[in-house]
Amino acid sequence: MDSDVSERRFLDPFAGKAVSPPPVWLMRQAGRYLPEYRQVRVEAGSFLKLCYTPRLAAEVTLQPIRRFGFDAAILFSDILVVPDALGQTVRFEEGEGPRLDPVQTLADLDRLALSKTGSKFSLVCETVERLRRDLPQETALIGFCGAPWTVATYVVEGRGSADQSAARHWAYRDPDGFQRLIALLTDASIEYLSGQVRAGADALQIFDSWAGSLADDQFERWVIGPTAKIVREVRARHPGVPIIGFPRGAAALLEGYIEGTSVDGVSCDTACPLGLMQQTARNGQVVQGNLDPLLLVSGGDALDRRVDEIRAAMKGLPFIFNLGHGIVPDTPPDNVARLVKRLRSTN
Ligand SMILES: Cc1c2[nH]c(c1CCC(=O)O)Cc1[nH]c(c(CCC(=O)O)c1C)Cc1[nH]c(c(CCC(=O)O)c1C)Cc1[nH]c(c(C)c1CCC(=O)O)C2
Repeated sequence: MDSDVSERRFLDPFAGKAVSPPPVWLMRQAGRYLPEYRQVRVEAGSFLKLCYTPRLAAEVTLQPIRRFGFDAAILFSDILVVPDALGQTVRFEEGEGPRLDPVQTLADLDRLALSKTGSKFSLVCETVERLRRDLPQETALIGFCGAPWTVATYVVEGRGSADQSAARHWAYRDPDGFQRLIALLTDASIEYLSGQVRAGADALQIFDSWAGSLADDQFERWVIGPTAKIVREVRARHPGVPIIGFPRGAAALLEGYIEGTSVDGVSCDTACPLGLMQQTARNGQVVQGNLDPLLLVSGGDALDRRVDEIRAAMKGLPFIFNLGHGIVPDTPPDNVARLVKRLRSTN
């Protein structure tokens, strides 16, 4: 692992240092809005092939760093690599999103196994190793996984859904059976994240994109519990590596999430009020967020104004500038350049 991490300003907020201007990276900063990504994507053939080809996955991770000079790169992979590695069939249909053979019974679940994950996880770790070698010294590298609850919604439903009802039903109907699925995803995520840190990741993010669809008692059991376990186990193996949680849509439960999981930072979604972000950061928590990805599509003066507003609200606090959710494909790359320039234009 690289020893000289001191010059990576992305890590400063986690060491209690206020940084001005704040460090910046954007969720989905690698992806289809970049023509050079689309070219590599065609070369790879399938999306999962891209994730499992270290040379190409590293290349698309580096593309936004070359263009925009973000303070952190995020490993190019996907949250659905975990069920794929466990033995579930996962496909990405062009323009339709992910398709998985749904796991809906204990017999389906028994076909998945932690013992199968080795070869695919090691390809992702090889990408991380390459990246730590090829990234600029000052750029931090973020590894990631999906939170067990969010990954489970895809595993059970077999695709993205509006209300995550298949997973929510299973959790009510047969909590013990559903717990087995969550436990398997939790254990796999611990292995996956630990491997990424061993390979050179400087920080980790746990994406819980569907955290907001659960009743509060269910949130406690399926979001907080498993996330707390991942944080505990990864931290025991790799003390000092910051872990950021992204419980999207759960601003009302943010305090309980932070306390219950003991994450080092929280990524706030677009609907999270700036006042709550300030309050959270004043309590010493690192906060990340939360520009609306659609404002990055429309751009112009309105983009500048909102960038200034978020930055001013979080000034002097442990803050990392980001979006409230991922970049969308029709984002003009020039608007991303404009955002970074605006953010860095003054101290
Ligand atoms: C829910 C989720 C997924 N994947 C992810 C989440 C959590 C964050 C979120 O809520 O957006 C996370 C993810 N997916 C991807 C990354 C790579 C790193 C980065 O942020 O730059 C990360 C961190 C690449 C990707 N993952 C995917 C793409 C686009 C596919 C392509 O290039 O063909 C990329 C760049 C595909 C994907 N992957 C997933 C879906 C639903 C889709 C289809 C939707 C879409 O097409 O945008 C599952």
